[in-house]
Amino acid sequence: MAALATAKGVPGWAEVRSWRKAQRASLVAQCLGAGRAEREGWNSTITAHLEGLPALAGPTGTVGFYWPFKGEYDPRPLARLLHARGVRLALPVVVERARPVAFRAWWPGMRMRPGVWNIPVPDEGDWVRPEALLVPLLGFDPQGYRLGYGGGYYDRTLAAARPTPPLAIGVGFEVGRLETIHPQPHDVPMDLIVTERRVFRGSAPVTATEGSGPGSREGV
Ligand SMILES: Nc1nc2c(c(=O)[nH]1)N(C=O)[C@@H](CNc1ccc(C(=O)N[C@@H](CCC(=O)O)C(=O)O)cc1)CN2
Ligand SMILES: Nc1ncnc2c1ncn2[C@@H]1O[C@H](COP(=O)(O)OP(=O)(O)OP(=O)(O)O)[C@@H](O)[C@H]1O
Repeated sequence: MAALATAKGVPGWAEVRSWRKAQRASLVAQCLGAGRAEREGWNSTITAHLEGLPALAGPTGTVGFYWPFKGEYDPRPLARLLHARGVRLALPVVVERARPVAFRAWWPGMRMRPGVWNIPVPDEGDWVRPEALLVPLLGFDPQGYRLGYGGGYYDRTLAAARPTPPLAIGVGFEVGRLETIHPQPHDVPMDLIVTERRVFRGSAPVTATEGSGPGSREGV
């Protein structure tokens, strides 16, 4: 998909913001338009990629995931699998508007309640700090920058966790690949991005169907 036209040089935040708004709408439509069977295929391929990441091998550490919304990758099968491996899981909870999200422990069958946008959140359990975070991507670029739903919650959460932020693993579909999302100072890039096609760090493939290149990183 085309980047924002830059005839006048680097676009300002107002231009970028309205461009992102249009991109979000178009990406949601494209993703839902792909159809359920195709998305399910992408989902299971992404789960297989994630399952193999040493960072999620467990059994120590806490992995933050998310309850899927609209056409997002569904990380619930992965969460059940990691739970069975002894990995602790957590879900984001919007505790205050325009503030970082908090994470609450999740386990299969726990009590949940509807949160913002009716996304289910844990209604019991400890508040925790994940060491790794699955972050939903609506769009992403080769530098690892992401486009989400526009609340800025993940950017704020990763910024607030400095100097020891969790490993940010962006998950999304190849239809979300953009030339650039026109990163702004508040945007925090992902450490890894996983799609149905490959796992990459910036422009460097980690494990790729097209083979591992010089940028390949073993042991991530
Ligand atoms: N599945 C899933 N869970 C998630 C997220 C996500 O992207 N996916 N989030 C990732 O962030 C958080 C919730 N994200 C939210 C993002 C925006 C708004 C919101 O109120 N949006 C306003 C408009 C925002 C604006 O333009 O300023 C609205 O809808 O009116 C609420 C929650 C936590 N849980
Ligand atoms: N660390 C921060 N401190 C204050 N405001 C922030 C911070 N990070 C992001 N924001 C604000 O939040 C909004 C996020 O817009 P942006 O287009 O980056 O959202 P997004 O990354 O797609 O959303 P989300 O993370 O919710 O999926 C912007 O208005 C931005 O200024």
